[in-house]
Amino acid sequence: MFKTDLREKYKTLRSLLSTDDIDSFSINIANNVLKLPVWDKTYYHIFLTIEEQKEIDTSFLLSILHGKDKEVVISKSNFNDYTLSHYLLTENTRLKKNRYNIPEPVDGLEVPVKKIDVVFIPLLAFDKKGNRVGYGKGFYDKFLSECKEDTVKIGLSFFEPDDLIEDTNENDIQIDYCITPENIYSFR
Ligand SMILES: Nc1nc2c(c(=O)[nH]1)N(C=O)[C@@H](CNc1ccc(C(=O)N[C@@H](CCC(=O)O)C(=O)O)cc1)CN2
Ligand SMILES: Nc1ncnc2c1ncn2[C@@H]1O[C@H](COP(=O)(O)OP(=O)(O)OP(=O)(O)O)[C@@H](O)[C@H]1O
Repeated sequence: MFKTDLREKYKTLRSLLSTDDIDSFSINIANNVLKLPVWDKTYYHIFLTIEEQKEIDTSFLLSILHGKDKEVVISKSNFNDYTLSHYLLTENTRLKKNRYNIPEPVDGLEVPVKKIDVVFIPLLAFDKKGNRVGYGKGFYDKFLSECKEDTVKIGLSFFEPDDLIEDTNENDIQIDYCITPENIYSFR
């Protein structure tokens, strides 16, 4: 399928999820992340949930990262050029929702992109080869292209993979793993 159709398909599937589905799927995803061989790193980038879009609730994963004493990094989105800037999430970080309902840090310590070891990526869809589809603004394509060569890219998805994203291009960066409530996919 093409990216445009995949976005429609998975936005619709997501809209049908109940709050209970979102909770239990998000907990299963967090528990599956624990089984990945990625726990020897320092800086973990995570996305903060857009509840209004019925995204994965990353608070469970966040608790795991805090429990393991990891440095947690979150982003501010610039919708003029579709770039992200990255900040350390600490107990003092004040968060405010932007106009897309993404919770963002108000201020804080900026983290250079090259420090980030692991990135958890919000997906609308992925395929059996490790290609991904997001909202189509290129935020993550740009962000991932700036990361270190060995940064581990982990997609999180409520749904299982589609067969093939047909219209991938040279900017698309594949994910190394994808976690769903039921499965762990490795594309490395
Ligand atoms: N939690 C979270 N944070 C994230 C992302 C994400 O997908 N999830 N992003 C991942 O890239 C970036 C933000 N990208 C976004 C792009 C579009 C919309 C959005 O609300 N789009 C509307 C309207 C689209 C339009 O009018 O064109 C929509 O899809 O309904 C939100 C976030 C960075 N931070
Ligand atoms: N490294 C990059 N530098 C500049 N522009 C880029 C880069 N990567 C992708 N883009 C631009 O971003 C736009 C969106 O790309 P694409 O359709 O692949 O969306 P996507 O992968 O779903 O988006 P996202 O990265 O936001 O999840 C395209 O117009 C593309 O030209």
